[in-house]
Amino acid sequence: MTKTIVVKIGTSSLTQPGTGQLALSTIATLAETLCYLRQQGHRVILVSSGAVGVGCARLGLTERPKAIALKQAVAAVGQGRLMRVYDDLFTTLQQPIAQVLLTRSDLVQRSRYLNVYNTFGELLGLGVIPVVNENDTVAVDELKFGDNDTLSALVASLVQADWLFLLTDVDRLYSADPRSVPDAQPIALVSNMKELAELGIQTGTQGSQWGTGGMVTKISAARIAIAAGVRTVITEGRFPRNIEKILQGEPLGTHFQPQPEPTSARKRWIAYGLLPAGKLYLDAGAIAAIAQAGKSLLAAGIKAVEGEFETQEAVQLCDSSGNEIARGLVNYSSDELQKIRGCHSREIPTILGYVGAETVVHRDNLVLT
Ligand SMILES: Nc1ncnc2c1ncn2[C@@H]1O[C@H](COP(=O)(O)OP(=O)(O)O)[C@@H](O)[C@H]1O
Ligand SMILES: N[C@@H](CCC(=O)OP(=O)(O)O)C(=O)O
Repeated sequence: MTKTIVVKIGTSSLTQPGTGQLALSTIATLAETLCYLRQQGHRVILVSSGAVGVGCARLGLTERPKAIALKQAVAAVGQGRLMRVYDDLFTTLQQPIAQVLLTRSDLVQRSRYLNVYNTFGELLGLGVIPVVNENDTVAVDELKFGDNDTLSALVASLVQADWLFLLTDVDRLYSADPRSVPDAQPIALVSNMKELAELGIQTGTQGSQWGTGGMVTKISAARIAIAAGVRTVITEGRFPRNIEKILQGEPLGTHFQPQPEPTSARKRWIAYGLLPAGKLYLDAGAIAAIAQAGKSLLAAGIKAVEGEFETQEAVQLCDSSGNEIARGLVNYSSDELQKIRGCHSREIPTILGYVGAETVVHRDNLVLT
């Protein structure tokens, strides 16, 4: 049966540790593997990091730049090199590819989100393998995905993929970073995110020398993907053929089981596509109402408002310590909410001088995170 498969490969797998030069044999095997999947009739998307790493190697820089403008310049050098290598390899195998560079704003704005969706649909329909990366050269800080793990999960969610493979330089997730904790325990299956929280995995915050987010970003990517019904696997990039083996049922890598009832596309866009513009701090009653009873958020349950936002922008709904419980689209601006927070809905017309919506966030526009 035709499956949609998104494969994300990180800088740590695409480049040689130390020199930062391209790991050509890995990339060639990856190209062969993806072509094999295409021949099996599957729809395949590759999310490839490496623009910054390859740009550094090309320019003789010995470490990943931190200054944003330099990083953007280096990515512009590396992205072209990277695509050249991919195109040579895939062309040798008679497989057309396409470059798709995205920024977060492409997914924030609904019309652009649908445009991206349509483009992927056409490319996959044409039998092309899209090669996706963040458009590092134009993305400004607040509109960056920041890491390609998140980008790959959003792409997998957008195209309603069956599988997301996160290829990295470790063979799977461990109870702690195996580089610093040699007896860390391997984890084969994560049935749900609650179970993962109970395992108390230590992830550190650092990636490898050239990578960005380490395991933290892979786990949050898995959370986004499984909510969209995408089975997610963390496995080793040095052996791309493992993808075929995993699809045949071999127990390799760490598997994250998809949620049985995926969240709708619109709610996924609210939860993960949009950038929240503020925070609403809720009391215990409001938290129970939205989290357990599936109700809308009313002004009465809001204790504090943070940030400046307009009507219909996305906000985080938090407990009193600031832990996010849900996200949603607000029916009132931050200025209005400062006036009506803690008030009963029937008082709103008197306070604001006009009749507004009964709810602050309607349950149709509210997603538990
Ligand atoms: N609990 C953990 N299990 C496995 N690896 C971990 C863990 N915590 C941190 N890591 C580190 O994450 C690194 C992979 O992240 P990163 O370098 O960002 O990869 P990539 O470039 O593939 O995105 C591994 O090299 C490993 O040292
Ligand atoms: N867009 C950046 C990749 C950022 C990133 O997430 O890198 P990695 O942790 O290696 O997957 C680049 O192409 O260098």
